[in-house]
Order: sequence, then structure tokens, then C-alpha cells
Amino acid sequence: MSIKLPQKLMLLGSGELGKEFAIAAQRLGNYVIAVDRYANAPAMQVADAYEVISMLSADDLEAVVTKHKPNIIIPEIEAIRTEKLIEFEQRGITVIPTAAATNYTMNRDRIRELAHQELGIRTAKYGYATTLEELIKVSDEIGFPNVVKPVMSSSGKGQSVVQEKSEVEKAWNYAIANSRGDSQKVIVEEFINFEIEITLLTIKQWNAPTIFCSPIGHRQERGDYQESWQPAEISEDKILKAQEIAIKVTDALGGAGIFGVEFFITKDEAIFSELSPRPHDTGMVTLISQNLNEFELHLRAILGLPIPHIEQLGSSASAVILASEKSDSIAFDGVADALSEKDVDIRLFGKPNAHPYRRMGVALAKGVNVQEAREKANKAASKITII
Ligand SMILES: Nc1ncnc2c1ncn2[C@@H]1O[C@H](COP(=O)(O)OP(=O)(O)OP(=O)(O)O)[C@@H](O)[C@H]1O
Ligand SMILES: NCC(=O)N[C@@H]1O[C@H](COP(=O)([O-])[O-])[C@@H](O)[C@H]1O
Ligand SMILES: [Mg+2]
Repeated sequence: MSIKLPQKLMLLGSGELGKEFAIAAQRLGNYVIAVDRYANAPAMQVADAYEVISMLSADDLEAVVTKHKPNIIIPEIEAIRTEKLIEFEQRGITVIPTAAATNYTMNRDRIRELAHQELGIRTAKYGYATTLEELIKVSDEIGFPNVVKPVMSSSGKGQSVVQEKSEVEKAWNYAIANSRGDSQKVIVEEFINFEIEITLLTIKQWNAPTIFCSPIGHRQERGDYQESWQPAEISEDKILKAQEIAIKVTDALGGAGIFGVEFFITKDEAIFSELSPRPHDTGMVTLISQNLNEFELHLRAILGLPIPHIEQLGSSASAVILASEKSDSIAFDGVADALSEKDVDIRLFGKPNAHPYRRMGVALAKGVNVQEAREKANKAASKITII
């Protein structure tokens, strides 16, 4: 495939991941329209044009697509009326990776059914519930501790680890209150006591074989990423097993682009968890750890541009900078201090407002080994305060 540049790219979702993608796209001269649910979102600040709409509204999506006529639509978030994307695709607009894939991955139940039922991939034991009574019953079947999540949510929103029966009602209320979209369905999963969890960035190309980045280890709290590092020290046989599963799932989804395929690594196994058909938050470490970061890789895969070589540049880490309170005027202190150390960098996303635990930036570091890189990234992140 020989593609002509510039292309007109529409980002649905304009957070920190979209912002870095927009920068990568513009470096190759493309035209970027950034869309999100609120004004002044990170990617809007670096885009050629922007629109504020409800991405869950088919009418709103129709209006912006009719107005801007993008060649390619690039979903960036897990809250989009994906049925409408199927219609856009039928009208000849490329949807990344495919409209069907975004529909599968936006709903935890669909992707779980595809992976487990259709492809026979090992996952945590799971069940679903649409009422509290059902959740009590299914929780008993799965056992405790378990993890309850809305089928439509991301970054741990609405997710809780349930230790015993008395906590089920609280988990139900929390999941329903934090569910994205119009869904009232939750998934209950067996709690996996993993040694480490990883994201395997998997790059599916239009006319070339699927390739991988070195695995990224990460640590999560409240279901949300706190720090990530690359390379993750896991055995070669588990990497190969994870790659085999990633190929199976991404082949079933089709299209092109980067996928963040998440695994729980136990003593004996690589257990598939879920995947993002787009750059992954834990993959922000590649902003410092690779010759081509996950956003550049996504862009190249989307545009059918060659990826001759992915080079891992050595032990690297990322650590998040989170808000601690609600605020509509954001300023950062401690930036100079954070940047005073060698091989440390930061990204401040420019989100216009904050609330507790909202991710506002990320610190990046390289070190002589992963432990030092993690320490440097965490130290830099901790120096930055939101005032
Ligand atoms: N079954 C499980 N057993 C153990 N830990 C789990 C389980 N499910 C989720 N977790 C923990 O919670 C984290 C978030 O879960 P998951 O990836 O399913 O949620 P998410 O909201 O899609 O997050 P994101 O959008 O950031 O990927 C996992 O990375 C893991 O640390
Ligand atoms: N795990 C998914 C993820 O990290 N997505 C990233 O967070 C943004 C939403 O942030 P917000 O909730 O602060 O608006 C999304 O737009 C995307 O960039
Ligand atoms: Mg996840």
C-alpha cells in the first residue's frame, strides 16, 4: 500500500494518549481533528481543529464526520457509540483498527466472549450480573476475593476487589455509579494472584507481519496504572506464550494499529486479561524507552508506513502524576526540581481541571537497571505538586 500524505485523521477521545498521537501525526504533516466530551482537552491543544460533542451520541458523531470528512477515524477512549463507527466504515471511512474491533473492546463482555469462548484462550474465571441479586449469586459461584467491574469503563473506574459477601452490595453500587454509557451490566472475575502484570504492545500492520515491543511491567492501584517499566523481566517461554495469544486475539479483531494486550503473569502461566485497540497508558514509558514510541508505531501502522526496527533503549520507567483534589485552575510546582536529574523527563498533559486521582502528567526516566529507572521516575513524579 502506498499512502499519500497528509491524511485527515479524526481522533475520538483527546486525552494524554491522543495528544502524543496528534504530535506524532503532525510531525508527518497530517491534519488532525481532535474530538472529546470537554473543551481544551489535551489533544485539542495540538490539533488543527477540534470539536466538543458527546461521543456516545450517534447524531453528534454524524455531525462532526459530515463537517470534517476525515479519511481515518482513530478511537482513543472506551466511551464511543461504536455502532455508528460500523456505519462510517460501511461508508468507506477507515476506522482503526476496525469498527467491529472497537465495538468488541469497548465492552468487557464482548471481548471476553471472543477470547475465551471463541478462541479458547485462558482467562480468569468470570460471570456477569445485571442486578444486585444476580451479582450476589454469581459472586458465590466465582468465590472470594473477586473483582467486580462495569462492562463499560476504563482506568479502573467503578472497579473493586471484593473480599467477602458483605461487600458485594457496595461493589454493585460503585460499579453502576461509575459505568460509562448506558450499560447496567457488571463482570465478576476470579482474583488472580499474579507475580507481575504486563502490557504487550502488539503492532498489527496492513501488509506486514505483526510485531511486538519488549514487554512492559506495571503496577496498578484502584485499577489504575501508577508506574510502568520496560523491559519487564519475564521468562522467554512466557513472552512467547503471550505473543501467541496476542496474535490470536488481534488477528480475530483485524485491521491495523497498535494494541495494548494485558496479561497476568503467574508462576506457571501468562493469563490474558484484556486489550486496548490503541496506545496503552502503561505504554507511555515508550516515550523514553524506544526509538519509536507507541504513538509513532500506531501512526505508522495506521498509515501503512514501514517499521523497519523497534529498538529498546535500555531500562526505563514511567510514574504518574495524579491530582489530589478538585480544581479548575491548574498550576504545577516542582518541575525544575523534577528535571534536575540526568535521563529524566516529564509530560504535563494540560488537562483544564482536576479531581482526586485524575492523571495530570507522567514522569519518565532511564536508569542503569529497571529498579533505578523506577526510583528515578517515582522520585521525579513525587516532586511535582499541583497548586
Ligand atoms: N481478575 C483480576 N485479578 C487480579 N487483579 C485484577 C483483575 N482484574 C483487574 N485487576 C487489576 O486491576 C487492574 C485494572 O483492571 P482492568 O485492566 O480490567 O481495568 P480497566 O479499567 O480496563 O483498566 P485500563 O483501562 O487502565 O486498562 C489490572 O491491571 C489489575 O491490576
Ligand atoms: N486507561 C485508559 C487511558 O488511560 N486513557 C487515557 O485517559 C484519557 C481520559 O482521561 P480523563 O479520565 O482524565 O479525562 C483518555 O482520553 C486517554 O488518553
Ligand atoms: Mg486494563
